[in-house]
This record gives sequence, structure tokens and C-alpha cells, in this order.
Amino acid sequence: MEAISWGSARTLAAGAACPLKPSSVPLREALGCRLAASLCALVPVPGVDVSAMDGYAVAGPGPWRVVGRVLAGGVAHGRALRAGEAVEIATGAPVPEGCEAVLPYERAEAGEGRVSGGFERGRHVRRRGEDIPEGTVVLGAGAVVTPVALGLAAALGHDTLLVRPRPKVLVLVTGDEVVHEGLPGAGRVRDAIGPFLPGLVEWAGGRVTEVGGLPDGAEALRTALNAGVGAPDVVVVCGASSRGPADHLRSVLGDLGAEVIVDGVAVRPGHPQLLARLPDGRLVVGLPGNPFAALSAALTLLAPVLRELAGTPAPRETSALVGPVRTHASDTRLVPVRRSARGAVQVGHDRPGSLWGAALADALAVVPPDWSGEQIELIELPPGG
Ligand SMILES: Nc1nc2c(c(=O)[nH]1)N[C@H]1C(S)=C(S)[C@@H](COP(=O)(O)OP(=O)(O)OC[C@H]3O[C@@H](n4cnc5c(N)ncnc54)[C@H](O)[C@@H]3O)O[C@H]1N2
Ligand code: MOO
Repeated sequence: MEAISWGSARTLAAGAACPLKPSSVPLREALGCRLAASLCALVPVPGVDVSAMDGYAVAGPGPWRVVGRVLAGGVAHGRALRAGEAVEIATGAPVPEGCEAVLPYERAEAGEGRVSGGFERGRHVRRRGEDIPEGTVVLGAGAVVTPVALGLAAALGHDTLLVRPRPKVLVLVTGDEVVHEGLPGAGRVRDAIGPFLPGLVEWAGGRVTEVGGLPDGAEALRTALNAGVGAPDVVVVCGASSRGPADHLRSVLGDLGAEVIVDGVAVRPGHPQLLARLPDGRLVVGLPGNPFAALSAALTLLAPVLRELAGTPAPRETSALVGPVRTHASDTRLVPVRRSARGAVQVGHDRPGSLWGAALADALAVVPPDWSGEQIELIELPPGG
């Protein structure tokens, strides 16, 4: 299969993914997902007429005789207030029937079972449904569930939300030379891809369920791909995408009857990258072993797949590029930059084997082979936190 252009690769990746079916998840798990249905108020807010202040609920003009006390969550006053009566009341407590206003402590003079002060009809009483009437649609389908939206959903009585679920991603890091902790000894290299993928996947709308290490060898890879049947939506295989003796991804995918959708992309770094669909529907993304090349490939194939599965649209951004930039004769270059008022500024340190430049950058500039100084597309890098 011919290496295809960077733009076509992104389009094919998005087109290969079918949006996941909506599912109902507990509030906490819905964070960052898209609502699959509009969010409605199951209850009015407030639920009943309540006091907005700590003070006295009063009926008619003062002075008033204090006939009881109501705390938030406590027992409501047993009977309707009559003109000239008051009950001491806490913020949020239901006002008794007949209450016409609440007099805050600061405005009240109280003593010997009586209270007096200025009377303003309707003051400091929040009426049932005044903030949000029952049945109101407060957020439309497609809205992102933010931390604040979770609070709102809880206030409106929801325990679960119908959302587009986060696609589940299994990461397989291959390579006999790859170690996962400590200082890499002679001939060894620390895994630099497994640590960045969970954050990148989360940012693109998915969730990494496991990062597993695999030795080189077709058998281990075949077993791992078979073991995941039905579980993850996407399997990411790192470091087996080239054509060396230890790069078994293509042959294993062939044995498993996978349909190869992308095999090689005209992008630097990261051209040996791959996208395939297994017969059970799982998508497999092959990332190159060089860490910056893996990042480039993850943004080219993996992020569009996840965004499509999760229904999260890709942000689009263009910018001027400051200073001269090297173009490649036939391939698109992804160049680490920082945004500034003047435009995107290259940060350097962009060797395929090192994440240094990308870690200094906040975006990658997309430099086509025929670029001649016009505005350039930026791909945002996942921010921290
Ligand atoms: N004959 C060819 N050889 C290579 C080509 C090619 O087109 N024809 N492309 C080169 C490019 S470009 C890249 S990128 C690599 C991709 O190779 P693989 O995906 O098969 O990865 P490896 O060969 O296993 O590793 C490459 C490099 O990266 C190091 N590595 C591997 N995994 C990790 C990891 N998890 N964390 C950090 N570093 C890792 C590995 O030790 C190698 O140094 O192929 C070129 N060759
Ligand atoms: O994709 Mo490879 O990094 O260009 O080295």
C-alpha cells in the first residue's frame, strides 16, 4: 500500500470509526463526554418555596409573635402563619404557608418572643421552580459534560447521564529493548510512549484501560490482539510498524484477517504508521517506536478515530508561522511550535527519537511539502491538567 497524504490519512481515520452507541453512566464517569440526550430538570429548583436568608418568616406587617422555628432539612412548620406571626427560619428551609416575607436577622429586633422590623412583601423568599422550573431543558444533546454540568445534573435529580461513552483503548508497547522503569541500561530504552498516551487519549475523548508491555515476536502480539476480543474499541500497538525483522504488526494483522485502512503516511516524523480493522470491529492503530514519530502518528490516526467514536469535534486552528521553516520534498512536516501574538514560533529539538521539542511546544504546525508562507494549520497538543 502506498503512503497517503497526511490530510487523507486523517480523513480516512475519522471515516473508519463508527460513533459508539449512547450509554447511561454514573455522573462521575460522564465527565468530559458528550450528552446523547438533552438534560432536563427532573425536579424544580428550589423544590418548594424556601427562605433565602437566615431570619424570620413573617405574615403581614410587624411586629410579629414568634410561634416556632424551622431549620433547613428540619420539619416544616405545622400550620399556616396568621397575620402578626413569625417563625425563626434558616436559609433553604421551607417557608410555612401564609409566609409573605423573610426578615433577615440583621434587620430584625427580637426579644421576649416577639420580633419587629421593616416588612417588604415577597422579600427573601425563593419560590418553587423560580431558578429552574421542572421539565426545563437546561443543556442540549451534544453539550460537553463539564465539572459544573455534573453539579447541575445532580441538583436536578440525575444519578446517571445518557452520554456518548468514551472509547476504550488498550495500549501494547512492543520491543525487547524497552524498559518501563528506572535507568535504561546499555542497549535498553525507557518507554516514552506508554506514559504520554493515557493523557492524549483522554484529551481526544477516549480512555486507556491498560498499558501492557510485549516482547518482540509475532506470537506475543497475536495472542495479545486475540485476548482483547470485544473488550477495547481501539488497540494501539507501539513500535512494530516499520519493516524490520521484529516488526510483526502487518503480518499478524494479515493472519487475523484484518482490513488495512492506512499503511504509511507521507508525514515527518511518523511515516511508518498504520490503521486496520479486525474482523470483530476493533480498530488497531500502529504507532512507530520513535517517540516523537509516535506522537505525530497518534495525532494523525488515533485522535481522529477517538474523536469520531466519542463524538468530540476536532478543534481547528490556523496561524501565521514566524521565521523560515524547512519543508520536505514530498511529505508534510509536523513542527513543534509555541503560539505567540506574532504567530507560531518554532521551538526546535524536533528529532523523531526525542519528545523534547514537543514537550516545549503547545502545538504542532502542519507544514505541507509545497508550503509557501501562507497561514498554517496548528494541531493543539494535549494541555496538562
Ligand atoms: N527499512 C526501513 N527502516 C525504517 C523505516 C523505513 O521506512 N524503512 N522507517 C524508520 C522510521 S521513520 C521509524 S519512526 C522507525 C519505526 O520503527 P518501528 O515502529 O518498527 O519501531 P522500532 O523499530 O521498534 O523502534 C524505533 C526506535 O524507537 C525506539 N523505541 C521503540 N519503542 C519505544 C518506546 N516505547 N519508547 C521509546 N523508544 C522506543 C527503538 O528502540 C528504536 O530506537 O523505523 C525506522 N526504520
Ligand atoms: O517516523 Mo520516523 O520518526 O520519521 O523516524
